[in-house]
Amino acid sequence: MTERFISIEGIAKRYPAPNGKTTTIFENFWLGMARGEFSCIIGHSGCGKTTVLNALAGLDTTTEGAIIVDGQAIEGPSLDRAVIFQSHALLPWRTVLGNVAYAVSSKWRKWSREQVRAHAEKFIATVGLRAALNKRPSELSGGMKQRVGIARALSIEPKIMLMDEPFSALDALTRGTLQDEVRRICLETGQTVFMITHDVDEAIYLADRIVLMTNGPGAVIAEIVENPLPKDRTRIDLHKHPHYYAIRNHIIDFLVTRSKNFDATGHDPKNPKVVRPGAGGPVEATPSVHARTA
Ligand SMILES: Nc1ncnc2c1ncn2[C@@H]1O[C@H](COP(=O)(O)OP(=O)(O)OP(=O)(O)O)[C@@H](O)[C@H]1O
Repeated sequence: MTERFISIEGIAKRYPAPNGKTTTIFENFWLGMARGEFSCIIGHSGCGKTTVLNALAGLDTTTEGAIIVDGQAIEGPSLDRAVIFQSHALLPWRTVLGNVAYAVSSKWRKWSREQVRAHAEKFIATVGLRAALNKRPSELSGGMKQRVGIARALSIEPKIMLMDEPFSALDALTRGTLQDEVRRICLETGQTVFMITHDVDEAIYLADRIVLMTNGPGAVIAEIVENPLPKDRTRIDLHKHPHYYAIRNHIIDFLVTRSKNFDATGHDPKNPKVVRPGAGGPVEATPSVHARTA
């Protein structure tokens, strides 16, 4: 059995509501992830995806439950977990090199200037920005800024990469190129990734597993979809794969109907159904590292 690297254990988020009541955004949220796995989470606006991601980042707390990463409970932000947001959050007065070097020197405080620079330059080159090394954010396009954000996140060699709709503000061409780069880099480095997206094709291209969340309030993980497409898939050929329409239709059907009218009969939040859609119809997958045994 593969090692369980991330373990989200029964987390809930509740806020005080008028008249002394409580609003439950989501509850009983259990999820395991293996090292090197790329998971996407999909669900309608407001179901709590960003809240879960922020809790994983240590930027937000949960009302119940715990999150364990590599054997340790999360108690706050850490350079072991890098976050890439939709907006770039770059330091405007620093160059591309300066932005990435700042992150590198925060992680490795004893490194010399030369060591920091060499390390930062390596990751800037990885995202194809070597020529823009000395440019400031105001001189960069949206796609270039997002590349800097990705280089900065990768440069601290995090155990987990957390991405909140990282490509949604980009034009289609840039989005496609960056999806290719992120996929290549994550495969090459064995990066563990948890990503929020509203784009079904993006999820099918990038993710090993796609977590489907019901609508809030009171959202739950309805189902986990295992991606039946081969690891060596390409963005251009995605739609030619025999299982592509099966997985796509399965997710869209969930978003259009089942996310609203989820039938919780027999649903076990600790062991949500794992489904592997295919040309012959969806098949329930065998329990793996992700299934709870307790
Ligand atoms: N401080 C707060 N007080 C009350 N409710 C809040 C607070 N912060 C967030 N919420 C609610 O929590 C819910 C979940 O928010 P979250 O941003 O996690 O959703 P999301 O699924 O990521 O949505 P989107 O896809 O639109 O980004 C929303 O309904 C939001 O209104």
